[in-house]
Amino acid sequence: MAPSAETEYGDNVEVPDNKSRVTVVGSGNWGSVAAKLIASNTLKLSSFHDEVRMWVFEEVLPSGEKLSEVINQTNENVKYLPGIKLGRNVVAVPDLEHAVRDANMLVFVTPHQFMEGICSRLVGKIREDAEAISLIKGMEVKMEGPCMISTLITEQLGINCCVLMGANIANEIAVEKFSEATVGYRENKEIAEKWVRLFSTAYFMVSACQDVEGVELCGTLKNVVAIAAGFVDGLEMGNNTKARQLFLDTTMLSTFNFCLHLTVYMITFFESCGVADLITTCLGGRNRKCADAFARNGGKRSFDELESEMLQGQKLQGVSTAKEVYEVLRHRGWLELFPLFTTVHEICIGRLPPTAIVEYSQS
Ligand SMILES: NC(=O)c1ccc[n+]([C@@H]2O[C@H](COP(=O)([O-])OP(=O)(O)OC[C@H]3O[C@@H](n4cnc5c(N)ncnc54)[C@H](O)[C@@H]3O)[C@@H](O)[C@H]2O)c1
Ligand SMILES: O=P(O)(O)OC[C@H](O)CO
Repeated sequence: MAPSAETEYGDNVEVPDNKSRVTVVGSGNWGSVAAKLIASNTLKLSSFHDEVRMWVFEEVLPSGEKLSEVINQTNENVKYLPGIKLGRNVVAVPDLEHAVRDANMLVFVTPHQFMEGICSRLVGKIREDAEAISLIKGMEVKMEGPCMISTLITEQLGINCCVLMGANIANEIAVEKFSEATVGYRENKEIAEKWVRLFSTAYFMVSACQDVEGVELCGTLKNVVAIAAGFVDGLEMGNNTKARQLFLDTTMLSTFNFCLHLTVYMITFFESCGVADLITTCLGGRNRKCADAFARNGGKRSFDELESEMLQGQKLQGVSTAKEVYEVLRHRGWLELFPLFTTVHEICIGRLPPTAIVEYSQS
């Protein structure tokens, strides 16, 4: 779909367009930071168009204004990333189809529970030569088993999909504190390197790793571990217990990955998407924070309630991921092999008290 231009005779001719166009699908806390990172680079890299479109799930603010209009007027996502300028070349677009129409590089970054619906709306609406990357930490569970979000994108939209995960608390990257990230790719290293160039800045160091499943599973499962860490904090069990829990859980992560029979490499755990993300999430993430509050309230206030009170529209991924992991384990008859994951889910749904998070490992 090359753009056309009018000649002096009034004919429309196709103008070869070798520059890539980027659209960010999602505009939450991390989505907005991703748009900021990318927009700072498209201005510098001649192989990209300057403009970065960002799809906004439209909502009306308490002021009565539409979020997308306010973003375009102020250059700030006043709801999900207040106080941070995104870059003038970020354009908020509330119409999903319009947002992706011309893009050949699609960055998916929404809470994982919305992706199935978003993908079905995009079928037949994107460029055939589009490449995708998912920054989404989460999975879907189908009858046949777990389905990672990158696989959902590839299967529904028929396009290649890399992933980018890492120790990346969005608010820290927004104010340009140094961090690292990992791009997971399948075969095409050139595409992975293009994504690396698009995201890398002096304060955001990105490297590529040929292990999509490993990178994505690390990013996804650590959210369940973060819930466990939050329970331990909320119960005031101390750092020794938390460290023990984390160690136990890291081992569990590897085991879980291994058992899924995916091509997951041990080396991936030493990238930013592995142990580093596990640590940062268990120290400063939203999943940890809400699980801490849940345990302090003795499990009497639901995660939904705490999420809406504490996160102002941002979404937790760990609670639903715990449920999805539980479904996979139950389907395969592995519940007893993974007591940590099982226990986290059972605490989240109120079947067990928060104290069960340490009791299971003492028995
Ligand atoms: N925030 C972080 O620090 C961070 C860092 C790394 C990875 N991630 C991952 O990135 C993904 C997106 O996280 P985020 O922080 O950008 O989002 P978020 O938690 O800020 O979620 C809010 C977003 O969800 C959108 N939304 C609400 N209802 C919707 C609907 N029905 N359909 C579509 N969208 C809807 C909102 O408009 C908003 O853009 C998650 O998988 C998360 O785990 C987040
Ligand atoms: O705030 P959380 O718990 O969603 O975690 C954020 C990031 O995934 C940390 O890398």
